[in-house]
Amino acid sequence: MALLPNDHRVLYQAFLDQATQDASLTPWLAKLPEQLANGLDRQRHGDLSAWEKAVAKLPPLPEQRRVDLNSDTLTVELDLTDSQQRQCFNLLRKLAPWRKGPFSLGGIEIDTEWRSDWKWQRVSPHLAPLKYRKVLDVGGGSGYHAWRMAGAGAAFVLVIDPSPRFYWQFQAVRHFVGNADEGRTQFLPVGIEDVPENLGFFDTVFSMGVLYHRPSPLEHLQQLKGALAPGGELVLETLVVEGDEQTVFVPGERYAAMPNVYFLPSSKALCHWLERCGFTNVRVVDEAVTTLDEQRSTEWMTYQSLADFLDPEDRTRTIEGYPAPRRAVILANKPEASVATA
Ligand SMILES: Nc1ncnc2c1ncn2[C@@H]1O[C@H](C[S@+](CC[C@H]([NH3+])C(=O)[O-])CC(=O)[O-])[C@@H](O)[C@H]1O
Repeated sequence: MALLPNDHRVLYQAFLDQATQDASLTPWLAKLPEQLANGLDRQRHGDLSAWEKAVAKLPPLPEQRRVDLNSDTLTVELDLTDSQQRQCFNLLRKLAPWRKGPFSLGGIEIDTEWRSDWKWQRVSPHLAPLKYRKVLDVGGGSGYHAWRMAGAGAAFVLVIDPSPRFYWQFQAVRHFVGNADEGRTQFLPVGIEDVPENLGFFDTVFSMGVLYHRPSPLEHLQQLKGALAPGGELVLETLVVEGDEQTVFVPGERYAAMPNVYFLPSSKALCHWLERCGFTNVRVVDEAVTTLDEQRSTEWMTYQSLADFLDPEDRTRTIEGYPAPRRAVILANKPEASVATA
């Protein structure tokens, strides 16, 4: 603790306040200071101090506000003067591209690249109720889904995502949300590899949009299982292909222009993997092709998006000639008494 710079100390303390009573977190707490120092290392992340400054410059906001974490557009209503609103708009723009949302913050409408609310609509009806649960959102992006989880009554929601831009987007939204969630939503700028093995702490673990980026998908599933408490629920959302239990597709250097895409199983194959990893009660609750309305360029994400990554002559193919993005949502449980697996 003594070596922590001030801002890391605040982060660490927030985490500690929520979770310190549970001995299963002790191995993580010991490593956390160093992980945070790496995650927010100004030398390594070029734009980090610009993002940090933008968030620090957001003006103090009136206490009186109406926060709705349960609406599709995550909304904070408050009275801002025109000049305050302009100032906030310009500072929030400095954190662009905004990929995951949408948000409405003091009348500023952040129309993000993704309609993340649509994913939430596909996922949320199937979940074990989040009320009072401790939740981990692995690769949670800007934190949009985490706020929705807090809105659904979770006791503690932890986002881990190594992207410092997403970390500062989360802190910007936190500035508007204030204490409306009673501090139940937290973000650590670390990756899944930084979570100590077999924590056995979280009641629900989400991994959405992450598995296909992992070169060792079974190891990822084991890591997620290790983070879950016995009986806990895994929510896995990832790119899939059509096919049977043995179908797995590994693209070349790029898939829909994305680098670092490795394994795209069929949803049946993914269920098989989950069972091999010792999960029970494995079930596919949704499978759908991603539409051009769900992922698109906006004023807040002006770069190319899905429409540019599909074959203009045949929208069922990517520009590389592969099947267009299709995503499945799969739920599974960690057994009450954990079964040893290979
Ligand atoms: N090692 C890692 N550990 C954890 N996260 C990582 C790692 N590497 C990258 N990420 C993060 O994983 C996220 C994947 S996006 C899904 C966002 C959200 N969940 C969504 O479902 O919309 C993909 C998509 O757009 O589908 C990014 O935020 C990365 O920074």
